Amino acid sequence: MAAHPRGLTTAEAERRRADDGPNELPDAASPTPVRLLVRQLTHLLAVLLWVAAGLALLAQMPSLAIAIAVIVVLNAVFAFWQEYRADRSTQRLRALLPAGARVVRNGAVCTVEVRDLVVGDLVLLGAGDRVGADMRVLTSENLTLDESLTTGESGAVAHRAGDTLMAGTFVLQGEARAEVAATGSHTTLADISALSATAQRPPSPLTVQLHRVVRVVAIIAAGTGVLLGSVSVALGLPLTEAFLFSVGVAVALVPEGLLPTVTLSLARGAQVMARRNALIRRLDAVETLGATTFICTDKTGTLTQNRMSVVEVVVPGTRVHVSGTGYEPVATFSGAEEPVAVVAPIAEAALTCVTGRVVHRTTWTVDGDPMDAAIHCLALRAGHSPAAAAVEGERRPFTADRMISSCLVPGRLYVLGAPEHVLARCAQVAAGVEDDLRRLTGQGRRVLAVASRAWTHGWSDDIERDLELMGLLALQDPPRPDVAISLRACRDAGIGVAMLTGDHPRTACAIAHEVGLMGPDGVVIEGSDLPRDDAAIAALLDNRDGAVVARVTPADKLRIARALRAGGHVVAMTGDGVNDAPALREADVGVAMGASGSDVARESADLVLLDDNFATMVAAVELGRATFQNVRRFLTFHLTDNVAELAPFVLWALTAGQFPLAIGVLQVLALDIGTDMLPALALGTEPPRKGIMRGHRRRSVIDRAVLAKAFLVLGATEAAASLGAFAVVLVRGGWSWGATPSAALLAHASGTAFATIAICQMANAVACRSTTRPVWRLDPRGNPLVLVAVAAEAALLVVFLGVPDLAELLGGTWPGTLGWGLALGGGIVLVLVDGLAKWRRARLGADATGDAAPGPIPAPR
Ligand SMILES: Nc1ncnc2c1ncn2[C@@H]1O[C@H](COP(=O)(O)OP(=O)(O)OP(=O)(O)O)[C@@H](O)[C@H]1O
Repeated sequence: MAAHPRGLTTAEAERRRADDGPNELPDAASPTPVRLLVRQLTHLLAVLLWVAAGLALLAQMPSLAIAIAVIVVLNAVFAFWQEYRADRSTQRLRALLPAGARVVRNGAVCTVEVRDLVVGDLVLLGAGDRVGADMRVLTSENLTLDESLTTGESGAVAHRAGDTLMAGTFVLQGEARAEVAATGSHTTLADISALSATAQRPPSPLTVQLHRVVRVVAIIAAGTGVLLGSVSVALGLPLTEAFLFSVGVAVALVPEGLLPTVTLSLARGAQVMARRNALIRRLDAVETLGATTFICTDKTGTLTQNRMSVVEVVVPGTRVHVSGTGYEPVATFSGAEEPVAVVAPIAEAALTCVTGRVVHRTTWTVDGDPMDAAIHCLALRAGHSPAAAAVEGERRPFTADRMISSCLVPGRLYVLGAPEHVLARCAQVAAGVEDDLRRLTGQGRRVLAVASRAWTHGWSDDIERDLELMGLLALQDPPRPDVAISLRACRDAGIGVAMLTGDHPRTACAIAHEVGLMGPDGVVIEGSDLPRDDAAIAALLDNRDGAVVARVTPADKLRIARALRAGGHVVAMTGDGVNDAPALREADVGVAMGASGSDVARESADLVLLDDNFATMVAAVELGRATFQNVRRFLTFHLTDNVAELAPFVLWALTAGQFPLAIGVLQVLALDIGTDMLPALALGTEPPRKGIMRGHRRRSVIDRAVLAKAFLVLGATEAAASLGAFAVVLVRGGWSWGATPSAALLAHASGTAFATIAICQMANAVACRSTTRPVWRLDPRGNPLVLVAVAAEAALLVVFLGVPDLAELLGGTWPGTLGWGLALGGGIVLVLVDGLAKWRRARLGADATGDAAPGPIPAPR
């Protein structure tokens, strides 16, 4: 059944959609919530704890066994909840990705969501489009597809009328009309993805890094556990208890909650970004974005508004200025005696070569490319009838390698394109054209040349020569107003920016100056003149005064991304075209345009800018930095605790039991669950700082600064404070070195040590809010969640120590006045030590993370 040229009616399409369901792939086998929860209950560490609980049961200690089991379950539920939420929010973000298909319905072209395609729909395909369902080609022009996603074969595959296109492939070149043959689970893609559902994505660099950290800590913890277990056996502890002891120590020391907390924090970052029109497609790109040190951006639409209009027409010897707002049909032509007579033929000629059209005049709504619409608008202003049917002619669409588009109408060939490429195909060029070209490009105009020749035969490869130049069209595209501020922010942040554009070098240079991308000593180079050597490319572009690469090809972009990365940069690169996909994948963060980009680019990107705006990308970098800092904040917080928890065991082992064990395994677990989790989450919501874009950024989440602060400064202080408080209570109770304290005295002192660590962690939670400001200079309203978390911690502490049965089970009783005084003193000491460390670092100028006064980042307009 051949498709009707008017397409389906809306009613018919709706009926078919109701019958067949939406055009969606059956849900990929993402793990069910139950599966996720089971995974959290059965990972290695959890299994170790289960074994410990089992041993406790065998050793006739049922309350201990239950306590351990409760802790494992609590921990697992918590981790599951975080992972589940992160997963859900990523799914929601994915649903925001624009996915439209151009179809003919009721005789008119319209864009529908891909999920609304139905069998029998008449679809229009162009370069860069994703094929949204299996479809049969009705008519095609130069149609080639990238089928690598479905067949695994790279390279372009040509298709013609009668062929079937598979859902999931991309149009590389050419145009086609096709009829949908199968949708949703009936497509070939559905079979393939059912096969590949088990194949998992490789883990991201951040995940790898964090897993390494957790593994190293786990190995240290296990080692310590074994060592302490052996020591306790040597000291005469029964074997089961010793084993329990070592497993407990090992598990207590491992930061189990770390990975899910990081994931959730990244998901939060991604959500905030989505609200600012920046859509993240891979969670860890949030972190990478924050680490960006070089941005390669294109020009049209990103730095400029993509609202093009023809402002001057030059026909050899005559210049006509065009003024008028938007796509309004009324315009003033000036500069020639009969300007309309000058403009009309060249506008009509150019119009034959392009397909985009003005849809709505006052809102700048276009169907297709805004540049095409500008030409359409010019023709309308020069008298072209809005109702005129499309010219019957054979078109050769624009490609980046030829830089021209052409159209053969009966008796005549028209060519439109980049001036140097059109002029090179002209038989002769009138004097003065080059001067006009120089003048117009110098003003930042995009210039197109229009030429033609008489031709009565059909197409052959070499007919676009011996042309006669009709004239030049100069297009204006105003810069986006908020770009200048964002570029300044990049400069402050030490982020390099280069403009990579297909436009003329002088046009690009003028715009770069206008938006403030380039200073007086900036570099301008054409893609074909780039040095051969990668290191030389990186050195050339890494220019403080900005860089412009004009007449750039997708292959140049790929080389630039590679060269900058080899030069040590973390590169964000924008791309919108069909051939930009490799460069987007090569860059650390590929950025595609949501409004104007092609489907191919979007599917290869890590970040999609829904509003195509450069300022949005810079805002995303700021948010990335903020998220990164928050991850570091709660890492510092988490690791500090571990030192304080480990120290009593080490001291006990080193003194061969002469110094009693200050806290027990269950207390450690209670601290981990009770005190660590909530503040860590709250720290993940710390709002970004005003100065966050100032200064360079470190590249690793865990580095020496984090480790030194957590282990040597805060951790050591906390350990000393709790052990000190423990010793004071013991000594005041009559204990002397080497003696065994009474059970009541030990429980009392242990309760004090426990309270000291918990209170120190409360102070630590507040201290970790900033890397530069001491606690007393932080605005408590800056992050109320931290206060809530601290209050919750305090309440839990009172429960742990105040409920007699629980206190007895954990091994520490209510501290009393002296104990509480010592615990509070510990918290104050931690705040002072933290303040001193920050003051010292500020004096040494070691940290330039810009962690200054809190304040929101201005959202791009
Ligand atoms: N449809 C077309 N027909 C003819 N010539 C075109 C067409 N589109 C673009 N050109 C010419 O090719 C040049 C490069 O255009 P292209 O679209 O590749 O640039 P780009 O890389 O998208 O630019 P930008 O960085 O500004 O987004 C333009 O300056 C113009 O002279």
